[in-house]
Amino acid sequence: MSTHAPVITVDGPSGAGKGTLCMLLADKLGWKLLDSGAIYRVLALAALHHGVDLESEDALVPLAAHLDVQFIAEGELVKVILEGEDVSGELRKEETGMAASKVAALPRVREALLRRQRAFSEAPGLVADGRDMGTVVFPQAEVKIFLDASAEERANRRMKQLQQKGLDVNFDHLLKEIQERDYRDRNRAVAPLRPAADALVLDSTEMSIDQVIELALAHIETKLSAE
Ligand SMILES: Nc1ncnc2c1ncn2[C@@H]1O[C@H](COP(=O)(O)OP(=O)(O)O)[C@@H](O)[C@H]1O
Ligand SMILES: Nc1ccn([C@@H]2O[C@H](COP(=O)(O)OP(=O)(O)O)[C@@H](O)[C@H]2O)c(=O)n1
Repeated sequence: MSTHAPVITVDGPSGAGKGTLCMLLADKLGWKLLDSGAIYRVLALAALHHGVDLESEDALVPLAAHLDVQFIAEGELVKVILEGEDVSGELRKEETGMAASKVAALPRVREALLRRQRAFSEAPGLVADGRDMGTVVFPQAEVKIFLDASAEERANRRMKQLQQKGLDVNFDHLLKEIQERDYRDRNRAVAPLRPAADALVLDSTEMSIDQVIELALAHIETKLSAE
């Protein structure tokens, strides 16, 4: 018998602050965290490592179905092991995000990853970060948030984040990549990026991280106490 565990979904485009918010919520509530983007990123890396074409749905589906990956929590960080190899560094690169958005556009690839994502839902609850968490993967979620921000602000945030890691980045290049990824994510045939009808939409362009957290927590409290 399966027990029902509550789910909070946080969807939105790259750099909106989903990861930051989800990590904090999962920590505060003591709930599990699903970083669904990491699964698409791992699949893209597996394809690159095996020389599989990022547009070949027939070759990507079996790779997705048998993905040998482990997510190992180490304090604040998560170590990602793909086929025995630590890919944590490679995973976060912008080019991996770009490759992930290509494999993520393929309907049968998304289908092959659905069960793996739903399996993350367990007591006492799950915080799920992605693009289609509230619309497709967990449509019955108790709380749905869609976190947005202008493309310029998101590119700016990403630039600062990469600079803090000591990487040399170009704002215009980053903005172009973010716009390209947005376009692909919003216009694909299956599970396009869009807010669920019952999601709270937060535009964080002019908000600090603390303001976003405050609004999200107030919404969660209202929703969960009404259950
Ligand atoms: N409201 C905000 N204001 C300023 N910077 C933010 C805000 N939210 C997140 N950030 C910063 O922006 C960067 C990208 O955030 P992240 O949570 O990784 O976004 P996403 O998971 O949506 O791609 C991080 O360096 C994070 O600290
Ligand atoms: N639920 C999800 C999560 C990610 N993705 C895809 O995977 C890519 C990488 O996702 P991510 O969440 O790791 O990217 P960032 O927002 O961290 O830049 C996205 O651009 C999407 O194309 C998706 O299609 N569906």
